[in-house]
Amino acid sequence: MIYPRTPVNSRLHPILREIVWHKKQEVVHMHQQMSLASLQRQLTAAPTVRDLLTALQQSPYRPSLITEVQKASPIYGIIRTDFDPLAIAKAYQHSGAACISVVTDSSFYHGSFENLRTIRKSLSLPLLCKEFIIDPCQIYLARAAGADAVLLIAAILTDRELQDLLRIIHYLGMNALVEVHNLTELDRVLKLDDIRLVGINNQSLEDFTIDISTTQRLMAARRSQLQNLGVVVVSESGLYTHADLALVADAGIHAVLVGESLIKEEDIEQAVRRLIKP
Ligand SMILES: O=C(O)c1ccccc1NCC(=O)[C@H](O)[C@H](O)COP(=O)(O)O
Repeated sequence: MIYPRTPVNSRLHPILREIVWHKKQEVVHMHQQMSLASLQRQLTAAPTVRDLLTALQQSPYRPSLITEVQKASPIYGIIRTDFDPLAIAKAYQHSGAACISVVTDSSFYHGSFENLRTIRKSLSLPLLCKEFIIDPCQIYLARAAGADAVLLIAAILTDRELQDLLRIIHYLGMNALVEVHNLTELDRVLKLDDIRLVGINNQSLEDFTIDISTTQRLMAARRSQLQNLGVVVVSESGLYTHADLALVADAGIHAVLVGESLIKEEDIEQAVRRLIKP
């Protein structure tokens, strides 16, 4: 049975609505190809889950760093032509990243679950599967490929869907990075049971503009509530320099997620060190 869901918010950018529409077709196809039971069976052979939340909390750097393996995006096009996902992930691990985010969407971001599997085989850091999750079968697929955490995007899921998917993720021993873009979404997410890790994405899903003051605004409004609940907060997108990291750290976040600015660099290890050390 396909997971029930409501229509996608019409204020979202047409590209995002197209991505979600496409994702629904992928999920339908996946359900035709394999049963949930067979996917669940694959989990028995999956590598043990690594604790992404603890890795973020125990990193020697503040904010701790999630780096992203991403070849392309619908906005930037191809970010790096000589894209070697494993070499990039190794450079991240050697230079101080606490965790690695691997984009798996193939149609719009040129990612793959194969990249996730390959990176998992060679690296010890916890891995986040960066995907447009709308159905439990994608979570099982991510876990089978070695993911330790998955992204849930509040803008494309109802409260009920968020809660159900979160329960499945926690049941599997994984973490969920629950991503919000505005205060309305943050308030929805703060009402979920057992919310542990929240991402504030500085890139609007309505027009794709980036504004890192989004993190500052949302933290100013809900910092004490987030603290009281013990939620770990990640600031995502549009972070380029150590000064940018210091700005969002001052707002009270624990970690940052950085992609494009590092992927583009000739010497990725050096770029990571520049970013995390003053
Ligand atoms: O967050 C999403 O909506 C998303 C889901 C799946 C693949 C990519 C996605 N968005 C891209 C990003 O959010 C950024 O790549 C990430 O936050 C890093 O930002 P940047 O450093 O600006 O590349």
